[in-house]
Amino acid sequence: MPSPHQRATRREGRIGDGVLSRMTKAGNARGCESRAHNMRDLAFSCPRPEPSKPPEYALDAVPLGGHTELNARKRRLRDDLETVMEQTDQGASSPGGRIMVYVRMRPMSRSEKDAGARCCVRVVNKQDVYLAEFASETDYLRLKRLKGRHFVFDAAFPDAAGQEEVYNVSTADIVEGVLQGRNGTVFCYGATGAGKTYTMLGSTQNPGVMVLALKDLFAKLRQQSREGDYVVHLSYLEVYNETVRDLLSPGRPLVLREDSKQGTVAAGLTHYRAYSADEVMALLHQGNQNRTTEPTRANETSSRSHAILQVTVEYKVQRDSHYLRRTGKLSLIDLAGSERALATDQRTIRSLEGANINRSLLALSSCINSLVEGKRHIPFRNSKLTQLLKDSLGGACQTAMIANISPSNLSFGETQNTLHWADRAKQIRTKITDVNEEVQVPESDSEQAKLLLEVQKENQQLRMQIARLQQKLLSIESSAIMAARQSPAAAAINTPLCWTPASDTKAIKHDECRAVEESLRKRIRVLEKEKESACQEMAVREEELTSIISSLQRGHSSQIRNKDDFNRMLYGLKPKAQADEQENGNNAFVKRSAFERQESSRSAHTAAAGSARRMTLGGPLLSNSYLSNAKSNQAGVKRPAAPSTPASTVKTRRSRILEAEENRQPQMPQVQRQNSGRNSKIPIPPSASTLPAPKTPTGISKEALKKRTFWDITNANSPSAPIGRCTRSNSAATPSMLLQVSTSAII
Ligand SMILES: Nc1ncnc2c1ncn2[C@@H]1O[C@H](COP(=O)(O)OP(=O)(O)OP(=O)(O)O)[C@@H](O)[C@H]1O
Repeated sequence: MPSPHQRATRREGRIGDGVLSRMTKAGNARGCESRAHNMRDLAFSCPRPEPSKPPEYALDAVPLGGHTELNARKRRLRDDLETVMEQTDQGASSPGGRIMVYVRMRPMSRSEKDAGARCCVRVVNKQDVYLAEFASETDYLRLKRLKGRHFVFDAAFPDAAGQEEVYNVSTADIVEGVLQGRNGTVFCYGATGAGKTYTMLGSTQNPGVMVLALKDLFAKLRQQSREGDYVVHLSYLEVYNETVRDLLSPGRPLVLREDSKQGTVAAGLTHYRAYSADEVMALLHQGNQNRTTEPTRANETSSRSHAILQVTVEYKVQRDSHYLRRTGKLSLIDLAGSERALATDQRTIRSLEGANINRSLLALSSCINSLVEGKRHIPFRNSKLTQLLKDSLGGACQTAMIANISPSNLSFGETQNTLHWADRAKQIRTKITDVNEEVQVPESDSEQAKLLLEVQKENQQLRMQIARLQQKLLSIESSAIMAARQSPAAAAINTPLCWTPASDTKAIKHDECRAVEESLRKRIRVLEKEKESACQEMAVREEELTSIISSLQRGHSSQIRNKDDFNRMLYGLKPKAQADEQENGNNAFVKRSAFERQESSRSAHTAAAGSARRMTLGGPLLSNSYLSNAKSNQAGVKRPAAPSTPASTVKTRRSRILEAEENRQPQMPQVQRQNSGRNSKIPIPPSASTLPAPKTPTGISKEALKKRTFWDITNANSPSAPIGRCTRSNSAATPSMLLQVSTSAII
């Protein structure tokens, strides 16, 4: 017995034959114009000829003369057309070639009967649907006369048709295709209350296509594949008021995304793994509970949303010596029904829902139109529904459309509309579906055991690696905590060392690290400031020290000069009798002076070196006592000297020497002492004219004494060489010379 599908194909074949016979009859009588018209009709479903290579039967190429030649060309043309028709029939019957369209008429409802409605639809031969406003069941002749209201579908189910029959005819092949590794879609289309939900879901006693398909799927999976070799995933969503919602775990609206492999997918949609048909039924029931249904005047349980159930099947089957891994997806869609605005009794939410439903169905209609007309651009993005149906309508998919209609003449307009779009949808061609199938290399027992060992070994290594990484992480975390605790900024944090969840611990560590970093930065800033201020202070101190050293040197030079003057005055006034003694004394004085100069120069050097060393080391600079001593020395103020400082030592010695000198010069006039200025201990020699001629005890005259040179004096009594690099020359060495030598030695 031929299947409805084959019957539909034959029916189309008959239509094709009719066209062909009409064309044959046309022949020469109608001429070229008539043939051109028929050719255009056929070109709708036939591949167009290449423009660069016109076929032989192209009208421009047909010569007007020659009856025999014309007949031969006609024969060839007929052969070509028959070939094309055969190809078309094959295309219609091949899976994925075009959308299969079925019509199901529901029984007249009690309310319709009560309203006095009459049947306006007649289903004949399980394929033909006749629509008449007042059609009588027995008035076949009248029905046939109703032109334009006769539709032919792949199958048409009368009101008496049961759920099983509908499933077997419309969906069973698609489920088989899914098990072969293809994608399949079945969707119900029609006006509100036409019986879509009944067809898809049914009732407990009469389960619908969804339930029967899932039962069939699991039964066939068990037949074809071993237990555990297949995986079934289930998702169930609805499109309500242009928002996509998950029916298995309701929550926020989902966003549709384009995926290169899976097509249009709802991001975040729950995919449940189902192990049995009963489990699937439970999930389906749960999803339907969440679905938006409201009572309207047209239908007490009207679906206000489009519901899409998707079942993905992955399974492994053995074929001879190898395995095949197949993946298929079945989409079962229950659309919301189109409705007239006045059909609903509520004007607020219901009318908004109705408007959205109509809008999305209109978008579906325009997509069907574009697909039928072969347009390049199909407006799938006009609504969420068409986005989700993109693969089913225009992709590599076996698709079946079940158009639900009401028999009532009260719904004549809706029924006519549904039949019109169903008729259009027949012409939609989908892509030939590729089988999602992978051939797997056969696995022997020994190979499987080897593989198992390898996997176990890899698992062991991975576990060890994880343990190592965890240990490393713990040590890093603990060091971070310790660092954070030691830092001053972390004192405020004071994190307890107790176990916290991984995310919390990470957050705490992060905070601690940041606190440590911040405190270190602060410390660096403080140190830099300290460094800058220390450098400035050092520069100031250096300047001070330089000025002190230079003033000390000046003071020292002036002291030496004073001493020189004093010496000259001394030698110029002493009598000859005391010269020897004076010489000795002079020698001693010279020695003392040299020693004193040495001491003072050493002290100056020591002070300079000390200050330089202190400056170099960056430690505390010269102590205040030292500086004050140096300043007082410079000012000539005698202060109690610290025994440890070299300057005070020099001062003490110097003062002792000067005191001794002063004691030895009682004859120095008091005036001179008073005029000595700040160096009161060092007498300033008066000029020769102002001073009285001194009396020498030995009676040596002043001139005679003057004739004696300094060299004679020093050389006579002192065996030691004079300080400095002084050699005897023709000219006599004077104390000023000695002073110059000793000064150069100091400097
Ligand atoms: N083939 C059928 N046999 C028996 N009763 C049916 C059949 N089809 C539909 N019905 C009944 O008709 C009523 C409306 O059907 P259904 O709810 O399926 O319509 P619908 O097209 O889904 O409407 P809506 O689009 O508003 O959801 C229901 O009470 C249902 O039981």
